[in-house]
Amino acid sequence: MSAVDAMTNAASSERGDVPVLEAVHVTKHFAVRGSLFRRGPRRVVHAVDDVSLSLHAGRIMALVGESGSGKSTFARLLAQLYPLTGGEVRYRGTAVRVRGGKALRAHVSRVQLILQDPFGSFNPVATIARTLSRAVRIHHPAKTAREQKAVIEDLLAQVNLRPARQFTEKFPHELSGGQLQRISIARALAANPDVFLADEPVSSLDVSIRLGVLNLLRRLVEDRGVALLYVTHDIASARYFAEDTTVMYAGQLVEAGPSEQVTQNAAHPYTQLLISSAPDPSRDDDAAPRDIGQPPSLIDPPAGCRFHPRCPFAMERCATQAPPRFELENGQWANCWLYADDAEAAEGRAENAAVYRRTEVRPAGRIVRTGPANAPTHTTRTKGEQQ
Ligand SMILES: Nc1ncnc2c1ncn2[C@@H]1O[C@H](COP(=O)(O)OP(=O)(O)OP(=O)(O)O)[C@@H](O)[C@H]1O
Repeated sequence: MSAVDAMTNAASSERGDVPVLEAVHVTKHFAVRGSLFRRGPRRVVHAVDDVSLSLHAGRIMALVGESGSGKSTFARLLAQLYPLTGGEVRYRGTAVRVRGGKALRAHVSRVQLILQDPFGSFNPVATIARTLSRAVRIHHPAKTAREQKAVIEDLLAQVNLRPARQFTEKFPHELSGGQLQRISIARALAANPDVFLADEPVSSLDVSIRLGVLNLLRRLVEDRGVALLYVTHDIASARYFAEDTTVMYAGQLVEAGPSEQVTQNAAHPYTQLLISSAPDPSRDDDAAPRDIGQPPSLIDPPAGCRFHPRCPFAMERCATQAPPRFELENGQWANCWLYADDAEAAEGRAENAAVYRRTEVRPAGRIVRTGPANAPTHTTRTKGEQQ
């Protein structure tokens, strides 16, 4: 058993439960189009590299990162929509190997994906009743037509769309984005899943209705005990919505821990950058957007720490050696050489603490600066292995 597996298992047994869904060293490389006929080595996009993460019943885990960091690909790997290049997905401790047919149907009914754009995930010429009946027929084939109708009414009630008849005969374009996202959640509920993978579930919605949809998801997690992966680029929403937050950069995880800890005392310079660049209407300098640099090419990612070309605190080793996982306080960890136990790293940490202004992350992306950081305390042990 690797050190990461040992830590994951230790965390689970501390909580006294086996994860409902687990990624263990999951990797996905996409072949670059045309590279089949090129001379030289086959080129691939390193969309997800060696990612391990656990989802637990009744808990929300946020997966945060910039566009292109691999979040959606990772969610789809958990849903088994793509074959893995490496690693394993486990459902209640057992490896899932799905190649279509019955096994895929079983996995899909346990693990439901909710997508960002509800309009894109509905047949525009089918009424809501028709779309929902299809889902109900698949997952409740033994029920009579009358029973299936009752299931549809119950599903709509669960997502607060009452009375059902106001919605069932409508077409997708006749509903608002928020109503349609609720219906896509109802459709996912038809399968009676254990896990929701919500990929940016509110980012295409009006700011005013986002909170309602997030509250609905939270209630479903609490009432039904499902595990939820909340994929988002909005780190501010992670603090209020998710118990735990994991940060992804260029296909790899860089930091994780309780959301309060990760958002209020970010350890990795990338997480700090995400927080500093979150929109803040009260900040004067928001008028002139800062240049925060670009994520690297995932075809040829940087050696060492993938963030080092953008990192103001990069040391020499960051360009050549991938940082291991360093355990910090309160369940937080970071893959960053700043937390190594040596004089150069201590100097880097002191500089980071002086430069990085501690932030108060507020809902709806509001960030309030509250003064210099207390750099996260580091422990001298390196747990886990290189990512
Ligand atoms: N089917 C595919 N074939 C080739 N490359 C892909 C494929 N899907 C994703 N990628 C690449 O994988 C990388 C990660 O993409 P992904 O969509 O997972 O990131 P993301 O963090 O979800 O971004 P966004 O928030 O914009 O959706 C990107 O470089 C993307 O171009």
